[in-house]
Amino acid sequence: PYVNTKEILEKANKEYYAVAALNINNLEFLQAILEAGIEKKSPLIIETSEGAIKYAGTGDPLRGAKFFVDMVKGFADTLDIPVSLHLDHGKDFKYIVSAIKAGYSSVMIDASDKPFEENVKITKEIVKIAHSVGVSVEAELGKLAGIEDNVSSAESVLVNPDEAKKFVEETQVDFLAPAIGTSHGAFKFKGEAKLDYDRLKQVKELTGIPLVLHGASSVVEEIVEIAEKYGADFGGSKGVPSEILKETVQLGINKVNTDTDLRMAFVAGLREYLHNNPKEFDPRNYMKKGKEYVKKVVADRLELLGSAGKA
Ligand SMILES: O=C(COP(=O)(O)O)N(O)CCCOP(=O)(O)O
Ligand SMILES: [Zn+2]
Repeated sequence: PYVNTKEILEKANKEYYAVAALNINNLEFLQAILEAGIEKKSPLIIETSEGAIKYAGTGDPLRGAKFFVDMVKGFADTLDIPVSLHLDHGKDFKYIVSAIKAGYSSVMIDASDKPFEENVKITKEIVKIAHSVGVSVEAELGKLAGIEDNVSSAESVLVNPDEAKKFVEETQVDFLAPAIGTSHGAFKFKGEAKLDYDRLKQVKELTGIPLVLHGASSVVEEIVEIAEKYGADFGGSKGVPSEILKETVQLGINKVNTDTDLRMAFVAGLREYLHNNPKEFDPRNYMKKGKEYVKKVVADRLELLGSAGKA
């Protein structure tokens, strides 16, 4: 069924596992993700950035938001696993309100690039609107480094746990994304992968609410190998290793944002299929391999995060 993200995350918080929040921009990634969730009997959070809504709605926020609600709700209402739809990195008021109006389960207000007091003020505004119609809210404290279209910041500023406690009390957000050293995209670490576990532990103790890890893709080795075999150049790519991801779940992360791993899996399958089937031009065929690899990456992640069997 189509449910509220808060319901999914409160259960995860109580039982100390995490739920994958999987970014989509089209039908094919949704199909692959849902197949993995059904196979693993796992709750799923489907999420779209403002860029995805712009892409699907060809520039009209409400048209794009409605497109995703109709598609995701249409599938979810026929399934036994709980599925929610979340607006990822909401920054533009028009997009946030369009998502709420269209029927999204939850929205992120990302004012993490603003000074603390301003982040509080903006977040309180969105919480008031969203909560008035039963929509839950995510916010971010601290800054992610790294770049991914329209989601980037120059330096990575880690979360201040005391600020996090104050922020949650003043804003009443439902879940919080503390910056602990990750970044968006496929090039997260120059040297050794390292996250600030102490800060994460303190934020959990001080707030007690479901926590979100952004920039949580692992950059899966087998996928990189396949993609590069068929012409991709992913040199220098490095994500969050599985054992580090597992540690963050033990320390209180309950929502794990994953986009890059899905993108790399899809393009690896697409390259492989097109290389091996030069005569093919039916999109229902040539996207099969890409969907297969997305499904595999998602299924493995659901096991890793401990949400498999929790539907
Ligand atoms: O945290 C993540 C993804 O992290 P990842 O890159 O490690 O998968 N996200 O919020 C996804 C951000 C996607 O934004 P856009 O559609 O504008 O490119
Ligand atoms: Zn993010």
